[in-house]
Amino acid sequence: MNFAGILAGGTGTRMGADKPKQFLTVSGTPILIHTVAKFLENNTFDKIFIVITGNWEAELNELLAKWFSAQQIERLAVIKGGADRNESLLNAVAAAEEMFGSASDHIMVTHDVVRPFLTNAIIAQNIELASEYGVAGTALSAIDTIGVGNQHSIEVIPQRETMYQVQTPQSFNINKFKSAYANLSDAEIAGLTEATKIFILNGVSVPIVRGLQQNFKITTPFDLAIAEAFYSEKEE
Ligand SMILES: C[C@](O)(CO)[C@H](O)COP(=O)(O)O
Repeated sequence: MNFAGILAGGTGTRMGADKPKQFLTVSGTPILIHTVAKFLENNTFDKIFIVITGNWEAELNELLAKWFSAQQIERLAVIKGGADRNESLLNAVAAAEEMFGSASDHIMVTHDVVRPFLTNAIIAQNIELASEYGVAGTALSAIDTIGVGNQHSIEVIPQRETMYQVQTPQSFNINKFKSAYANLSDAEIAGLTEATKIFILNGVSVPIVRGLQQNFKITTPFDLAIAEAFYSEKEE
């Protein structure tokens, strides 16, 4: 079975708004609704889990009821996130197994709720590669040259051809994810900012699904303006 885990628990500090950025509106529609709609378009998902934290569950449910039909809402499950991204991922996996039991071929496609411009092709390739290799990650070849350094100076300029900007979806076989996660030390878990490193730390290479510039993460007021411009261009 295929599941989606939409991570909607961010607090949005870098946006500086009075509510988490996923609740902000772009082109008249909340960002989280744009993203959930993209997943609902895709009939491959047996359940789409929306992972929410804080006191935002009631507002989320209200929005879902306003924007989607009862039939669409039946394909969704709102679940509580954990203290951080890792715990939220684990909660999505646990919810899928609680509802549908465990199986060797369950795939979970995880996605940042604030990347509403993903495409069906990216989702399809994630499922295809994760089914074949156990894991898949969406990534964009670095456009800028990337420097590595400390707070004061850049110490290394790696070859740009080897650099990627990591995006989501990130997808995995649920059983393989659980085994890989169980092998990590507390320090490794604390250093995670995304899901595919869980496999990399276990010595597994992550097949790449080619990302798109448009699949950017709406994080700052500047990103919000770009997203607005992108939608108005599409509507013209
Ligand atoms: C997973 C991710 O989108 C890859 O770029 C990113 O690490 C998420 O970061 P956030 O701070 O949780 O938005």
